[in-house]
Parts: sequence; C-alpha cells; structure tokens
Amino acid sequence: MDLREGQTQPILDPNQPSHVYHLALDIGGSLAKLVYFTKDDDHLVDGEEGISHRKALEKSDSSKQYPVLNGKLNFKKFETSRINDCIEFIKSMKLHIGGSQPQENPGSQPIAIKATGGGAYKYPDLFKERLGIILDKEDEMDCLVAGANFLLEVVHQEAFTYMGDQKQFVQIDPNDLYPYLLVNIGSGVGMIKVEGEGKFERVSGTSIGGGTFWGLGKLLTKCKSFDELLELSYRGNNRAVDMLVGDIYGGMDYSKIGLSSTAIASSFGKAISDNKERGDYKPEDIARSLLRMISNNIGQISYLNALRFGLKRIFFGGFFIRRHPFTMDTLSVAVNFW
Ligand SMILES: Nc1ncnc2c1ncn2[C@@H]1O[C@H](COP(=O)(O)OP(=O)(O)O)[C@@H](O)[C@H]1O
Ligand SMILES: CC(C)(COP(=O)(O)O)[C@@H](O)C(=O)NCCC(=O)O
Repeated sequence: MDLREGQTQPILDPNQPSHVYHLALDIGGSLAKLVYFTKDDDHLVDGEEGISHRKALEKSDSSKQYPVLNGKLNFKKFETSRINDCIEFIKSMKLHIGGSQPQENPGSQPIAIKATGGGAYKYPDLFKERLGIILDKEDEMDCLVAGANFLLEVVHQEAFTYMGDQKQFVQIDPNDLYPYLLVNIGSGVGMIKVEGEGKFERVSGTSIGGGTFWGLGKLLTKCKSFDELLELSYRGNNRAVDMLVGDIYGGMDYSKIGLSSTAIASSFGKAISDNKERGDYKPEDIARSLLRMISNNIGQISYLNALRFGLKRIFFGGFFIRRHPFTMDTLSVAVNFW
C-alpha cells in the first residue's frame, strides 16, 4: 500500500467518487486530518500472499483466496480553525459520497463518516448542514492505541530513534512490545501506558504541548504559520535567551550535581537580567528557546512516567514531531539528559 500525504492536486476525477473508500476524520485542537482510500483494481491473491498483505487484519487458512484492495491511503490536513476549507475539500472531491460506510439500503439514511477528536463533538451540525453527513464518533484514545499497536506490530520500519541527525530504525519483536509508554504530542500531550490490545490507561499528560509552541511562538515572533516558526527555530541560538548554568556559575560546570556549564538552568531566564525588550531579541533565538523548553519538558515528564511504571520503551507520536527531525532530535536529547 502506498501512503501519500498532503496531496494538493486532486488525484481523482471529482465526478467519479466510486474509487474512494473509507473516508475518516480526526479533528483535533490544532489540525483536522482526513484519510481516504483510493482503489486501483480488485484482485484475489492466494493464502500466503494474502496473509502478508493483510497480516494483522485476519490470520487464516493459507489454502483460501483473499480479496485484496489494491490502492493508496491519501492523507490531508487543514488547520482546525479553517474547518470550512476541510469541508470544501471533501465536497469538491465528493469524498463523503464514495467514502461512507457501506449501507444496507443506500440513500435511506444520511451518510455516516467515522470521526475522532474534539471536533467530532464540536462540529456535527456544521458537517450535517454543509455535507448532509453524520459524524460517527469513535474514541480518540481507543483509536490512537489500536493504531499504534497495529503499526508497531505489522509495519516493518515503523519506529525509529533520532539522535544528532541519525535516524535509526528499531527492530521490534511483537512478542516483546508491551508494556510501553505512548506519548502523543498534539495540541496538548497525552501519556498512555499500553499493555496490549485494548489494554491501556492514560497515566499522565501536560497542557504544554504542540499548541503551546505554536501559540506562544505566534505571540512572541511575527510568524504566521507553524512551518515558518519551526524553520525559524532551526536557525536560532537559545543561549541568547536561556540562562545557562555557566551564566550563573561564572562559566564553570556545577560538576558536583552533574550539570555542565552549557546546560539550561532557566529557560528564557536571560531575559530577566538583560536590559532588553522583546524586540531586541532575534525571533529565531526566541523560537529555538521555546522549542527546547517545550521538548525538554515533555521529555522529562515522559521519562519520569516511564520510570514510574517501569516501562522500558517510550514511543512518541503526534503532529508536533511528525516529519520534523530537529524536533525529534531535541526530544531525544531531553530524554537522554534525564
Ligand atoms: N503544518 C502544521 N500546521 C499546524 N501545526 C502543526 C503543523 N505541523 C505540525 N504542527 C504541530 O502539531 C500540533 C498538532 O498536532 P496534532 O497531533 O494534529 O494534534 P491535534 O489533534 O490536537 O490537532 C500543532 O499544535 C503544532 O504544534
Ligand atoms: C484534551 C486532549 C486529549 C485533546 O487531544 P489533542 O487534540 O491535543 O490531540 C489533549 O490535548 C490532552 O491530553 N491535553 C493535556 C491535558 C493535561 O493532561 O493536562
């Protein structure tokens, strides 16, 4: 299966919605994500091959034939504050028509589309009014854990570590996956102890998450978008804003308690002693300091929760880190520091 994201050109003929299947939505605090499947040709495969295609979906007799849906999963995201753009996209592509759950008597009831996240509760009337569809709610934690378990058990090279520009895939033995800590960094952060299929507990969380980086970043710099803010942070130097151990200890390490002179003693702390206004600091240094502060905090709380429950592995997910190597690296440094 081919996974595509951010398709800007319609890959379908909007007048031919029949190749679209299984539209589903996740409407979070920051981003509305949608996924839909576009089909190529149906074909049948023999047992072993069928099992490899459908491994986790169904384990059965290798003498049978299995229908295999040949096609692609397409991903698209919109800012939740621009939910109308998301609705327009669905409408223009007629995704809701082809992408509904199969109905016994098509046309007899409104189309129902699976949806997770707070937006499934906040926007049902809007979707009903604009698209004539019902949002069929699923619990976001249930789906998050089921999805993470599926990907970790089935998809080869799904999880990786990231340190100093080095991305290294982790070989996961499905028999040695549980228990683990799942840290989902969205607008806020949820920390979930996962012990098996459907066996999990949300053990912690923090409101200082991706929404905080984006929100505070917008207020403190002139950035208009998340990508711009992140791009800015790559170029910044947090030492111009953060108070380091060396700033307090005359350039020396505080070796007795294991703190090097370059460790951050106080995020944004330099601003209290400098006789400067916000405008005197470079926006890129502010963005860098903010990213490090939030990542360090998430890394620390994650580490402490892993310790609290004796969990040897932490998996991070959510759009805050997605496809952002620098953010992942910052988080890894934070976990390793602790
Ligand atoms: N292109 C982007 N636009 C907006 N936010 C982004 C983008 N890429 C990453 N993010 C980060 O991801 C966070 C949202 O993560 P997500 O997992 O989608 O959470 P939610 O479900 O709460 O919207 C944002 O708060 C922001 O920090
Ligand atoms: C309320 C939420 C589950 C919503 O999920 P999100 O849209 O952030 O992905 C999440 O923001 C969260 O867990 N916030 C942290 C709250 C806390 O534990 O302090």
